Amino acid sequence: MWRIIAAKRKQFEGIMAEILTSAQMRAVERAAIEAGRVSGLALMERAGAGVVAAILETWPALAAAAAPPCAVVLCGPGNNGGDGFVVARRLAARGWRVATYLLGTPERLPPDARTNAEAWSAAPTAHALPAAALAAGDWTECRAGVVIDALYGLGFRPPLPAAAAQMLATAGQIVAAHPEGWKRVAIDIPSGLAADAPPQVVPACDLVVTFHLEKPVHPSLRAAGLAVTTVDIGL
Ligand SMILES: NC(=O)C1=CN([C@@H]2O[C@H](COP(=O)(O)OP(=O)(O)OC[C@H]3O[C@@H](n4cnc5c(N)ncnc54)[C@H](O)[C@@H]3O)[C@@H](O)[C@H]2O)[C@H](O)CC1
Ligand SMILES: [K+]
Repeated sequence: MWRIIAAKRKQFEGIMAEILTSAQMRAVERAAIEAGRVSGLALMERAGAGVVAAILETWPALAAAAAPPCAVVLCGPGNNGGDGFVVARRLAARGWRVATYLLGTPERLPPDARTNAEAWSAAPTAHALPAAALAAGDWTECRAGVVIDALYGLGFRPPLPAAAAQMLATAGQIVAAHPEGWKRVAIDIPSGLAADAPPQVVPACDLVVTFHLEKPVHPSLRAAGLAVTTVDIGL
């Protein structure tokens, strides 16, 4: 009897912790878009909104801070970067001091990401900067904030470009200046890790926000002590 119960529990846990590979995730997104149920742009907006909600739920004090918190958003050349621009726009609309640093050029972004890069740049308080400007940025005045890793997500293939590694290292120095006030957030997957395999190295990160269902990398990140949360984007 106990063996049956144990088997059923394992089956239940397997269903509840369903994992999608990156290819399966893309197929789900593609099917929803091709069926006309949703657009890629709407999925990106929901993803960015979900990241902002996860940040505010995880660190309510950030939203209640006397001085506006800061956000340093590292945007990559694809749709992970596009999510970053959505997050930037939404945090700036809440009064945060936000700057984005794009690895690449707006012209070479995929359509949904470019739309959001342009929407962000048009925001009245936008600081839309190139990656090279990150090292010169002075964030010491800002005692609380988040560094958002929107460099690479599902589309990443190792090795991590040196320029991206440098951006992550510089962002780590911003956090180190005020370790009690600054947090590191990775959109979908910490950049430098492949979605479909256990990580070789677990990067410093305070919150990983993924979408729809976890990918193979996420259980290993949680087992290594990282906080991983999954946002429903209506797929
Ligand atoms: N509708 C959607 O697709 C949604 C996607 N979401 C987010 O999109 C990313 C996946 O975006 P994608 O453009 O496919 O890839 P990445 O942004 O992860 O990568 C960018 C780009 O970088 C290139 N690249 C990959 N590895 C390397 C490398 N080692 N060196 C240099 N360049 C590299 C490659 O060409 C990639 O295209 C997903 O994670 C979500 O964050 C939305 O969340 C939902 C809607
Ligand atoms: K990322």
